[in-house]
Order: sequence, then structure tokens, then C-alpha cells
Amino acid sequence: MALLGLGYAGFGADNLEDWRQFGTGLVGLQAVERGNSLLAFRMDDRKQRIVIDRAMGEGTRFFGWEVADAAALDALAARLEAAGVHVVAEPQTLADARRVRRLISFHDPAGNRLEAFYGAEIDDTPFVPGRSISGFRTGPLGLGHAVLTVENIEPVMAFYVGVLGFGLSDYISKPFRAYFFHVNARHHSLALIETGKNGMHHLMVELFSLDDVGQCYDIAQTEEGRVSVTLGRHTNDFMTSFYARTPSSFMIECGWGGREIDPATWQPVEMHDGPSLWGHERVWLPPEDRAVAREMRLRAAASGLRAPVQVMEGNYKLMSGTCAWWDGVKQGS
Ligand SMILES: Cc1ccc(O)c(O)c1CC[C@@H]1C(=O)CC[C@]2(C)C(=O)CC[C@@H]12
Ligand SMILES: [Fe+2]
Repeated sequence: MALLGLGYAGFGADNLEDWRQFGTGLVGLQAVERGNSLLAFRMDDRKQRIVIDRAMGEGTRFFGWEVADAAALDALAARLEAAGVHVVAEPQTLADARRVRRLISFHDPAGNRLEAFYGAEIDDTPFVPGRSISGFRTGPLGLGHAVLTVENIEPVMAFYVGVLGFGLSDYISKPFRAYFFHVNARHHSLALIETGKNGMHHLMVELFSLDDVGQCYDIAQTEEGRVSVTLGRHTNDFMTSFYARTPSSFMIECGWGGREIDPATWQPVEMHDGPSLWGHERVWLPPEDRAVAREMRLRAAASGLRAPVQVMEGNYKLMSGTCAWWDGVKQGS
């Protein structure tokens, strides 16, 4: 498989101060100053994972998909061109701004700007979280997952699966269509929800400790309207999470305890039990729709639907050795 994972993401926004406060104070990202037009966030040993750019228009975005090396990048560019996709070999100035060795750019059929890169730069200073969290589960799983809304799933899915080589993990076909795709052991690095409108739905970041998510949740609840979807656990990737409204028009899902899959043997399945084992109430839905969702959750509760026992070791083992908290845990202190 050519793509290794979701390496970075960028969003156009004007309110950098709000983003800084949200990113560091709620999510626990590390803010890095990059002039007065750009705010970069670190999640781990890399120089940047999420950027907010004032020079990009509000509502614009890009996603950086990682490949192994120069040969893999060239092979991907050739594959895209053979499929009739226009590919731009980006100049070194952009590679420097993205803190990578080299990148190409292109668009998906929904108009999202995609970049493919190799050689992410590692910072020589350790990751310092924006507040006291244990850290983010990244490494070979990538930074998390991106969920896009699309007008029509078919052409977008054909592109991600047929051209970029994503694997289908599972899907919901009613009452709406949502498809979940993997490129590594993370259950999904990308999902598409068919809403009739192309846009950004949410970005998920996974924390190492459930307590981190609980504390994010407490902080989010201090602000009226910050929590968009309450704490809950998903049926497919077993992620325990809640969704917070960002200073832009999408959400960040703060998660913990996601499963790993084996992409070599995984068979896609249709989801029949709804999106969540419990929780995940959408606070903004009209009461009738909330009642429908509640019925579904109560069915899950009645049948005792649950995630298999998660071994903590499985969730912690991918942490890079750059976090003081984890180094302490490893040394048994
Ligand atoms: C179903 C699901 C599993 C794992 C995830 O990480 C994930 O984001 C989802 C999507 C959950 C859910 C949805 O399917 C449709 C639109 C929803 C209801 C929202 O508006 C927030 C949660 C979204
Ligand atoms: Fe999600």
C-alpha cells in the first residue's frame, strides 16, 4: 500500500488566537509560533501535525498523506497521472513550510486539496503538551482521522479506494451513508459522510489515556456550546470520544482506546447497530431525531453490545519515547 498514514492537516482560519487557546487549553496540542499568519501545532516528535493558516481562505483545508520515500512518491504521482489526475510537483519552499523533504499536491473529486509527502522533519526539542496530557497516539497510525462530508460518495470513494489504495473498513447505509477507510492499523484514517454538501466534518486525535479525554471533556463543558457530541463509544473502531466545536466550522473528536486492525486480512462489513455503543448524543439535533438516536442506543444497551476487552498495553505500545510522562511510566516511576 502506497500511503502510510495521515501525516498532517491544515485549515484556513482568521481567528488564530481562538485556535491557539482551543488547541492548547482544551485538546492539549503544543502551539508553535510561525509568524503572524500561521499557527502550527505539534502532537509528538514531529515539527508540526496541524496548521492553521490565515493566508488560506476560511473553510479551505489540505491533508498530507505520508509515503515512505522518494520512490514511493514518484510511483504515486505516476499512478495519479495515469488515472487522469492533475499532479503538481511542489517547490522546495512549500516542502520547507510543511517541514517535509518533498511533496506533491492534487485534488480529490470533492475538491479537497491533498498532498503526499515523505521525510517529515523531527524537532530537536521534545514534545511539550499544551496542558498536562499524557500524549497523542500517532506513530505508524498517523495523526488520527479526518471525516469529510461529500455531496455524493461514489466518485470520491472510487478515487480513494481505486486510485489511492485505501481499504474499506466498514460502512453505514441508512439512515445516511458513511464509509470508513484505512491505510494502516488505525481502523479509519478517513471517513466520508454523504450529506449532499462537500465539507469538513471532524478531525479525530487519539489520546493515550482515558483520563486525558475525561479532562478534555470537563474543560469543554466549562464553555456553553463547546461540546457538540457528548462522550460515547463507537461501535466500529471502539473509540471512546466526544466532539468539540473548533473555532472553525468543523469539530475535533478527542478519542481514546481505538482498536487496531490487520489491513491484510480485514473484511469490510456493514454496520447495523448504529454509530455508538453508548453516548454520543448530538446536542444540536431536533428532539425527534435525538429520540430516534436514543432508541438505537437503548437497543445496544438492551443487547449488551460492547467492545472486547482492550489491553492497555495495546493502546500504549506505539508511543514514541519523547514524552516525559510516558518515559516515567516505562521506568515504573
Ligand atoms: C460512526 C463513527 C464511528 C467512528 C468515528 O470516529 C466516527 O466519527 C463515526 C461517525 C459518527 C457520527 C456519524 O456517523 C454521522 C454524523 C455524526 C452523528 C455527527 O454529527 C457526529 C458523530 C457523527
Ligand atoms: Fe470520528
